[in-house]
Amino acid sequence: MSTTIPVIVRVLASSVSVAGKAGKIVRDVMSKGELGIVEKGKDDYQTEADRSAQRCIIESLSAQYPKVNIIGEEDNPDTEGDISSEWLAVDADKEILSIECPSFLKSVKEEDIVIWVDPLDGTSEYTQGALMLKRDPWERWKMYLTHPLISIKWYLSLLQSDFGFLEHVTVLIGISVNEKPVAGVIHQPYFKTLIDGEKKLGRTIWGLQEVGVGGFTAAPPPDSLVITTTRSHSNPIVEKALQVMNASQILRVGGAGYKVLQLLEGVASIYVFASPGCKKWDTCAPEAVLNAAGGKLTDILGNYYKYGASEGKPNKTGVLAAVNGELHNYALTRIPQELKDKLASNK
Ligand SMILES: Nc1ncnc2c1ncn2[C@@H]1O[C@H](COP(=O)(O)O)[C@@H](O)[C@H]1OP(=O)(O)O
Ligand SMILES: [Mg+2]
Ligand SMILES: [Mg+2]
Ligand SMILES: [Mg+2]
Repeated sequence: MSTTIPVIVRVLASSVSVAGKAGKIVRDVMSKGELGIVEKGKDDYQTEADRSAQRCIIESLSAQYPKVNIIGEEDNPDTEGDISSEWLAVDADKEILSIECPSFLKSVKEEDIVIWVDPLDGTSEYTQGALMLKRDPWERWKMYLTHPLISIKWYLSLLQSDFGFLEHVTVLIGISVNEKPVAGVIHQPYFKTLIDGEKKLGRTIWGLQEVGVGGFTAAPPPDSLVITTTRSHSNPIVEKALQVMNASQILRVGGAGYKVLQLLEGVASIYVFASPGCKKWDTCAPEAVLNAAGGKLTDILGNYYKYGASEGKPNKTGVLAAVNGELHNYALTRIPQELKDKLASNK
């Protein structure tokens, strides 16, 4: 690979390739049907797909960029032994390699880069999606009875949906320089497209500051105010922040990556989550892609998160994102000071 291509562009091109590979791992674990669910904390789970996809991403990127600081969500991905060579991605997306690098990023060195990896965003929705792949109703019912995460209400709604909540699942790779997210990849393993009548699963969305976004068709925000928010981590403060928005519709979906995709595709205009819970790997890639598309992501107080390697991992003061600065400001001014103070006291 030519070394005349700036390192930030090469890292983005490699991240686009490896995200696709990680997405395949996520689908393969699901098809095998053994999710290997581990409980990390309250409403906080990990599966074999989270562990394997993280190994694939981190080992592939660190083999190519040994000086880049890479931080992944999962603490103990099974690090015993060599990973399958099938999982090592050393290629780079050709289209990205041909991008003209913005001048302020041309001289960035490997050691200036911090990458935040969420190998599977929307784990809750992923484990619930597993039910949809059980074709036999009795098998499905048995799985529901032993499933730690599904209430009867969600079981019934799952049965009525086409693909469960698997579309909410994303693989996130966020690339930061000087504490700011400058590039990012959001891969959606279960996005369905028909190409010449043939079904294809998976798509990869990317963004680079001052260059723009790719991998999807951008659309303007909806005419009325549509808010997107959590479906699995709500609480009374989260609900209060939604009530004050005066929205015409509230969409409750999984994952930070998927919610930002909804903003980019004109499904929703603001993403509100007035609670701790998300971490740096949840927001780094979505923030980078949203920024590159002209949007804005901050905490509920309107402050940007910092993505340096020594920063604390939790996003203690929530998430507020919008397709443009005007809508972001609208949401920010509607949130009562009392609620902002409550979240700030988590700091
Ligand atoms: N209370 C929480 N505990 C663990 N992870 C959380 C929590 N709240 C949010 N997250 C992470 O942020 C993502 C977006 O939140 P939500 O879907 O609730 O809007 C979740 O998919 C999850 O990422 P992950 O699935 O990677 O663990
Ligand atoms: Mg998690
Ligand atoms: Mg996540
Ligand atoms: Mg995750």
